[in-house]
Amino acid sequence: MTTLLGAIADDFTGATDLAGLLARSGVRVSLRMGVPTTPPKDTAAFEVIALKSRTAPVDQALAETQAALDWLKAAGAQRFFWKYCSTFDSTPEGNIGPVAEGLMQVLGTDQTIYCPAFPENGRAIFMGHLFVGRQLLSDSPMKDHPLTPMRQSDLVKLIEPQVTGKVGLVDRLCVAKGPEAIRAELDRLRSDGVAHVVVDAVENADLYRIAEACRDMPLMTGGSAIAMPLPDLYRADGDLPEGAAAGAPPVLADQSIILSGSCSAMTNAQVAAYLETGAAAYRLDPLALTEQGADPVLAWLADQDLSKAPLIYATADPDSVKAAQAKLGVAEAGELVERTLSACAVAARDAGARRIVVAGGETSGAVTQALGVDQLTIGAEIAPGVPWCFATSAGHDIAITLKSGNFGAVDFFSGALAVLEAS
Ligand SMILES: Nc1ncnc2c1ncn2[C@@H]1O[C@H](COP(=O)(O)OP(=O)(O)OP(=O)(O)O)[C@@H](O)[C@H]1O
Ligand SMILES: O=C(O)[C@@H](O)C(=O)CO
Repeated sequence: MTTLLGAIADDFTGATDLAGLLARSGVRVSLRMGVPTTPPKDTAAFEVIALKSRTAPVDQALAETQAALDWLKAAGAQRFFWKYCSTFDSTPEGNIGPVAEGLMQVLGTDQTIYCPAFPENGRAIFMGHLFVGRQLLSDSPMKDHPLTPMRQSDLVKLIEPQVTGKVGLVDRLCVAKGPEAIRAELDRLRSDGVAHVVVDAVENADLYRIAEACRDMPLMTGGSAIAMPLPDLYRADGDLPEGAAAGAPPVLADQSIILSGSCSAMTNAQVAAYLETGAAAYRLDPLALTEQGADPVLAWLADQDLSKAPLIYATADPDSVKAAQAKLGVAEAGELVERTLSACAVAARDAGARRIVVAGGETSGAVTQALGVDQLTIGAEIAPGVPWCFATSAGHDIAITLKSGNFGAVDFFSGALAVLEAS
């Protein structure tokens, strides 16, 4: 099927977030992990390519995005979406602005919008300032992010050093007036030479107004939520082809495994809640892993009843993480945990696990790679921005969900498995 919308995401969990929100409308959404090495075949109307470019050097991010764009164009896409984090994770060099500007240049367009708002997850933009819940971005825990500390909340000021073109704002007062007013303001800004436009949004109704005004732009950029209304808008325009609907999910055995490598506050709470259910669980200690390797956890896993969804986790509080990092180095501690969780994923699959829950963006990248998963079809949403996905791994149909560190409710792990039961 010819692709209507070609989307590129700067990390894996962000890509499933976007794919899940597009799939809410009932359309089939296909997600590729990395730029496919073969030409487009059996494509969906909505194609998402997941990159790992959020903190890559700018040149590398640009080259990977260009390759993704070429593939999506070959799939027939004429409208494109650049997905980044709802907390605008970036450095003064990029990569949000340079990639957006690079895409605009190749697509020959002189204006795009920036809207990372995701009201259902507490991300709102007002007068150009990004809020996380009731806090400004720069007062939120994102101020201490190890790779992309966010110390500025004004999106115009964040974008300016990242791009060469002029940056402007369509504020909430205008957005509240509706799509016509938004279009008129974008046109006025365009006549002033403004190429990069931050658009305020504090609730879902704002997102619908903005998407309606901007749905025909060659390039839109944002978090996942601003793309959510697009399938229904295309449907109303008569652009959605026959057969664009999602198929029935595969029926899978209930053997499950939960793997958590995220150390965010929310994942810590989710692990604690799952432990309280009395489920079997194994805690990975990075220091013990350097001495004993993965054999002890693999031996433990081999004894588990996978129909009871055991949990293997490295999730730890900030002090324990810092202690491990001080002894092993940040990168080495992370890689050790990722390698071990990946080995557990493969062993669990080989032992019959067909439902795999993964927490953490980097962890998700490592686990999907180890499972040889390169294409996913999107299924039911567990929590805003976290869908179940279906794929094949070593010839087996599997369901896998990739949870962003900060997403999901406290009972996410039990809830995820319950959603699959119900679908
Ligand atoms: N106990 C630990 N000590 C040190 N490093 C750890 C520990 N547990 C996990 N890690 C590493 O911390 C990193 C966590 O990153 P990951 O992206 O998976 O989670 P996250 O940052 O919470 O998720 P997201 O990117 O979706 O917000 C991984 O590299 C993981 O291997
Ligand atoms: O937009 C978000 O917050 C998430 O999809 C994400 O990008 C997590 O890394």
